[in-house]
Amino acid sequence: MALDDDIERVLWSEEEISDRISEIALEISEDFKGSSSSTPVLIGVATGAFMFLSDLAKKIKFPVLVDFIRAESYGSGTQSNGAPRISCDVKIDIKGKHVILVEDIVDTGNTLSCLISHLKSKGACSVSVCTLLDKPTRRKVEVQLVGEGKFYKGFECPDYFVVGYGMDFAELYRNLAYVGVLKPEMYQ
Ligand SMILES: O=P(O)(O)OC[C@H]1O[C@H](OP(=O)(O)OP(=O)(O)O)[C@H](O)[C@@H]1O
Ligand code: HPA
Ligand SMILES: [Mg+2]
Repeated sequence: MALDDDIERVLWSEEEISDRISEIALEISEDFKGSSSSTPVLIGVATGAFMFLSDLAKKIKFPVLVDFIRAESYGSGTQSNGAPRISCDVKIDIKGKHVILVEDIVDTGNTLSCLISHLKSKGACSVSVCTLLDKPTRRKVEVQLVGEGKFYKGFECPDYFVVGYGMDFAELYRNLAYVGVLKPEMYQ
């Protein structure tokens, strides 16, 4: 059975995502042009951000370090349990470094808040966030950046549980090249 068969509607196509990433990468490249003191670190939030991080990194026009961090709160369902757990930490020493946390989606904000506090406590001199999707209508916790950190976002996401381009439902659909909504029967 084809992966696409379970999708009811495409919200952002592969081409739309790629075009928007080019714009964000340009913005980031401009913003970090002057910060020669240390090489910025892109930290992808595993697993969801793997595809976005990879496409974004290729389009950034300065050297970056790359690492991953893992925080889990959704288990196999569609509701956050509100208490993310850092189950795998960064390998790079980020003390005094500019960090760009790369996310696939910011929903309640619980994951990011937990990660930002953690990276701040490790001595990052700034923490920015770059998320492909932002679902502000669902926010429960305000995202507080560190230092001169900025919030970059690809698209504002309506209040649907979305899949694809890294995002899963019960660990499936991450390998779709676009973002879409599943047929309702798939969520049951
Ligand atoms: O703003 P929040 O409500 O915290 O939700 C956003 C987070 O939830 C998802 O990750 P998840 O914890 O499901 O793990 P995954 O990345 O492995 O899919 C998504 O990738 C974000 O990291
Ligand atoms: O809409 C979503 N889809 C997949 N994972 C998520 N994690 C938070 N929101 C979502
Ligand atoms: Mg995630």
